[in-house]
This record gives sequence, structure tokens and C-alpha cells, in this order.
Amino acid sequence: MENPTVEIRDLSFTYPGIDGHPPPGSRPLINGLSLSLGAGERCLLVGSNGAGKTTILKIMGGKHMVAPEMVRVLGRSAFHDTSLISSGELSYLGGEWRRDVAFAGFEVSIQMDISAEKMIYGVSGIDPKRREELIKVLDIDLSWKMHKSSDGQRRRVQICMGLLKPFKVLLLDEITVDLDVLARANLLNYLKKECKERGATIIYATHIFDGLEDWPSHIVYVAHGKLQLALPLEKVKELSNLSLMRTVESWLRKERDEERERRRIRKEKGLLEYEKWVEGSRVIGDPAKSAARVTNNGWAAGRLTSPWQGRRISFLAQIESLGNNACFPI
Ligand SMILES: Nc1ncnc2c1ncn2[C@@H]1O[C@H](COP(=O)(O)OP(=O)(O)OP(=O)(O)O)[C@@H](O)[C@H]1O
Repeated sequence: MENPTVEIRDLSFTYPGIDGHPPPGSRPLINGLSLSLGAGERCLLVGSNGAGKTTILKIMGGKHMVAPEMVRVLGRSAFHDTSLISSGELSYLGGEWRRDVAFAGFEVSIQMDISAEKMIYGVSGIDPKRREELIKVLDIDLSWKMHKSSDGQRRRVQICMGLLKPFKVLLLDEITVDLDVLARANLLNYLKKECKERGATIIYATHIFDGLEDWPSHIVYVAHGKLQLALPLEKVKELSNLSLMRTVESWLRKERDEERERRRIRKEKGLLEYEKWVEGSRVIGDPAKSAARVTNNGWAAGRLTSPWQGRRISFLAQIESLGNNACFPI
């Protein structure tokens, strides 16, 4: 793809342990993931709980350090180039919204005794027309006091703040849970328009498929931190005559059944049925015994190269059978 807005190349990542390094014997949480997205594309990021969606979005949003060549947004690394976020070119919406709303590089409490108007109009350099449109789309009452608002009302203000600057890339980590049906539908329409009219790129991780049937241009499915599938929506529809939600449900069911089967076999062989967890990372077997195969898998404080570079992306066998055209150009 020429000039991708988002480019992930062979990304591997492990949450660091208390000493700042991957725990002994840990396997990367995100493993050999590659993906390219272009201007105007709306990508739905799907996967079961714990698959790694939030971690991937946070890495793209510069919240975790990886080697700069592993993740490029608008040709830059968000972790190393903070102007990507502070300029508003890259916007990340998700995370601990109940406490804070990140804006222009600052964390502002969203539960203070402050009005929606003060928060929204307190941001300088915003196109007034864009601001008015967002207030209308999200149906925000400017007199709402943040400390006395409902979860959904606060959420609308948070979303408005995150969209005030005309982003080029938007990362959404399920932020519509508290929105009512109308607010959600209006927001999704607005975001689609942003991609179509301004060429923005959106990556949206969600479990809620209501109103999404024709929203995405691409579907990306991750399981256990690995890319399983990355396809244009039409291709997914060609492959499955089920609704998008039922299609994703069938993928997750298959994944769960395979996982159960793996556990059954492990148990049969007298091995540990479940993987052990050390410092939030997966460890197979006894961590002490497996210390010998410690690898640094992408993350290292002050270290900007990865031994995993150059590894090829791996897909499930079922996806391989689709051929190379099944994936975004990488
Ligand atoms: N700060 C952290 N330190 C260590 N491990 C973490 C941390 N955050 C998440 N994890 C682990 O990383 C794995 C992936 O988590 P992540 O939040 O990325 O998944 P997800 O696909 O977004 O899940 P969900 O759909 O439940 O939101 C999980 O097993 C989780 O326990």
C-alpha cells in the first residue's frame, strides 16, 4: 500500500515485569502482528476478551514503548513523537475515562465541578463549525455539570473532546457502551462521514455489533495477540452469509473450542491444563525451568530494536487457504 496512515510491522510486545523487563519464560502477548491501513479506512478490531485489542490500540496510541519501526502512524512513532497526539492528528479514545479525559497532552479530570461548556469551549484553536456539529451530533447540553452528570453524559463530553481536533487517525477502544441507541447511531454516522469526506482512518475495538453491519470497511480479527484475519468487509460477506455479529461469533466459538481441545490434550498428557501467568504475561509450564528460553520480545526500556524483526506474519491455516489477497498489503 502506498503511504499507509497506519503501518504495523511484525509487532511483538510483552508487558514488562517489576524489573522493567519481560518476565522469565514469558511469551509475547502480541506476537508478529503486521497490518496496514490507508486513508478513509474504517477498521473494526474484533477478538475475544483478553485477545490483545486494547494493548494493540495503546501501542498505536504511543502509550507503550515499542521499537519505532514496528508501529508507524502517519509515518511517525506515537511513543517517540508526542506531537502526533498533542497536535490532534492522532486521537486515542478509551481507557480510564471515568477519571480523566486526555486532551492536548494533558489529563483533565472529567468528574470535577465544571460545566460541559467550560470543558468544550476551554480548548483553543478549534474550528467553531466543527465544535457546533459535534455538540449537535452528541446532543450535549452545555450546562451539564461533570460531577453531577450520568455516565452516558460524561462519556459524550469525553468523546466530543477527543474529536474536536480534525484527527487523521482515530483509535477507539469501546467507548460507546454508555451511549443510548440514538447517540451511538449518530456518532457512528459522523465517524463514517469523517472517513469518507476527510480521509480519516479509524480503528475501532468493540464487542457491540449493533449498527455496525455496514459501518467498517475492513475487519481485523486477533486471537492470543496474533493476527488471524484482516479483510475488507465485502470479502468477509463473501465468505460468510451470516450477519457480521454471527460471523464473528462463529470465529470466537471456533477459537474457544480449539482452546478447550488444547487444554484437554495437555491434561491428558499430564501437563498443566492452563498456562501460568507471571506479571501479567503468559508462561508455559514452570517459570523457573523456562527461564532458559527468555527472549526479549519487543519491549525493552531504552532499547529500540527487536530480535523479532524480520519474522513473517502467521495466520491460521483456514485463512492461509484464502491466499495472499485475504490480507491488507503489508
Ligand atoms: N498493564 C498490564 N500488565 C500486564 N498484563 C496486562 C496489562 N494490561 C493487559 N494485560 C493482559 O494482556 C492481555 C490482553 O489484554 P487486552 O486488554 O489488550 O485485551 P482485549 O482484547 O482488549 O480484551 P477485552 O475485550 O476484554 O477488553 C490480557 O491477558 C491482560 O491480562
